[in-house]
Amino acid sequence: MTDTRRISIMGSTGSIGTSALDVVQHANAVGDVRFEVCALAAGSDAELLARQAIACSAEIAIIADESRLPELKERLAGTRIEAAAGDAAIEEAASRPVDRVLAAIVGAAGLHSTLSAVRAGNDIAIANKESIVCGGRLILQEARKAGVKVLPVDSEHSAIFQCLGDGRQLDQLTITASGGPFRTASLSEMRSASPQQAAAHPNWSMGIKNSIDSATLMNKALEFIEAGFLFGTEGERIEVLVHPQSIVHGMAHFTDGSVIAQLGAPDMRTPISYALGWPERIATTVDRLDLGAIGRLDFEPVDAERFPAIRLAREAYSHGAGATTVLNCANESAVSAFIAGQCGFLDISWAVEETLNGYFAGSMSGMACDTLEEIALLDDYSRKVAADLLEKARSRVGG
Ligand SMILES: NC(=O)C1=CN([C@@H]2O[C@H](COP(=O)(O)OP(=O)(O)OC[C@H]3O[C@@H](n4cnc5c(N)ncnc54)[C@H](OP(=O)(O)O)[C@@H]3O)[C@@H](O)[C@H]2O)C=CC1
Ligand SMILES: CC(=O)[C@@H](O)[C@H](O)COP(=O)(O)O
Ligand SMILES: [Mn+2]
Repeated sequence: MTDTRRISIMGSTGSIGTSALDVVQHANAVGDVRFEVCALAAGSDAELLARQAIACSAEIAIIADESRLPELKERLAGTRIEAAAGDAAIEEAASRPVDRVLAAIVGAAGLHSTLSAVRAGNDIAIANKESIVCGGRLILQEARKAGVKVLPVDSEHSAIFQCLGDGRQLDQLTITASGGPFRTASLSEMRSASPQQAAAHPNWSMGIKNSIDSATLMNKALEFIEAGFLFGTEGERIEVLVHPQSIVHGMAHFTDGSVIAQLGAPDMRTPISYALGWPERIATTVDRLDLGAIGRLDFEPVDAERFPAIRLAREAYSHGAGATTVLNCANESAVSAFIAGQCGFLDISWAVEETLNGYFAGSMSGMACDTLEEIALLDDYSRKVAADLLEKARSRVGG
């Protein structure tokens, strides 16, 4: 008998969203698991959103940018697909009953819809790591209350989830980092790197924000915190290891000395299919791993001087949920400035560190961050502080 799953995809027009729709289309074609799509949501790309909604016969398509609603409506005219716009409409759509909501909006902007889905009792396949880094405590608390599962999509966390078994006798977790495009670059090369160079990931095809985070290793910093929240692990028991081939995605170390690793081609369709299909596995068209052809798998420690992000993540995570929110939102602000040509590549981690130091020394330090109000307060504060720091640095050098 075919297992039918009803899903919604928040962030359907992005890298994760389009890979997810590919997984869905293939699964429906081969009949492993049948997916029915309830809601698709996007930021501003009304054209792609409408095409996707028509292709998968979604029930509703929602665009965050309200000015694009007329275009969305026009493109969906003559279909039975509902069109809506705005953040509140996305939250409402995320709460419609489904078996799984794929949270694939980029940035802390995804937090509200994820929370809305959880509160409505929908299981979550979570790609949107920033919402966990900012609102991990709140999301997991609400998930426990509502009895919903939070299934990891991020490749490293999916790997660990696949390796954990019942989680007993766990000693340590490892998340791997490709090292990004500047793994072997000098500090002076990194100082003058352009957004285009920073976004050129050696192994993965991803949205620009995640790609630039990979280049600073801030992606791994966010993932370190994400692993801490998702698996309830202390920072001391999470290792970050550079692995340039991106074949081993994560490992679980057990007290008897066994280490279980998950391997796969660097293609997000595998972890997406695992989270959407769990506890079943769904067939995908991902390239089969040929270790003979790959030949070798290398591992090396993180260079803390060129990549301070991991140290910052350890400090923030040990300080508490407020600090992880500050780290994330300062980073979002600095990455936007870097993409806009308003700061240099190394300024991203510098601005995050300075914003964190200001927070540690200030009156908001130690905030629990288990309400949306507190998260919003720190989100706003950190973005402003990081943007001001970068603005001042720019005017000092006359840029
Ligand atoms: N790409 C990857 O391989 C991986 C990504 N992730 C995480 O998954 C998330 C998505 O990443 P990725 O797919 O690369 O990102 P993309 O930038 O490719 O896509 C982002 C998606 O979010 C939508 N969006 C942006 N802002 C808003 C908003 N305010 N409200 C509603 N929708 C919005 C975009 O819509 P529009 O197209 O209209 O702008 C798009 O659908 C991120 O949190 C990332 O860290 C995790 C692991 C791997
Ligand atoms: C695909 C995925 O999960 C990304 O988050 C990946 O981890 C990025 O590669 P880096 O290891 O370079 O950060
Ligand atoms: Mn990842």
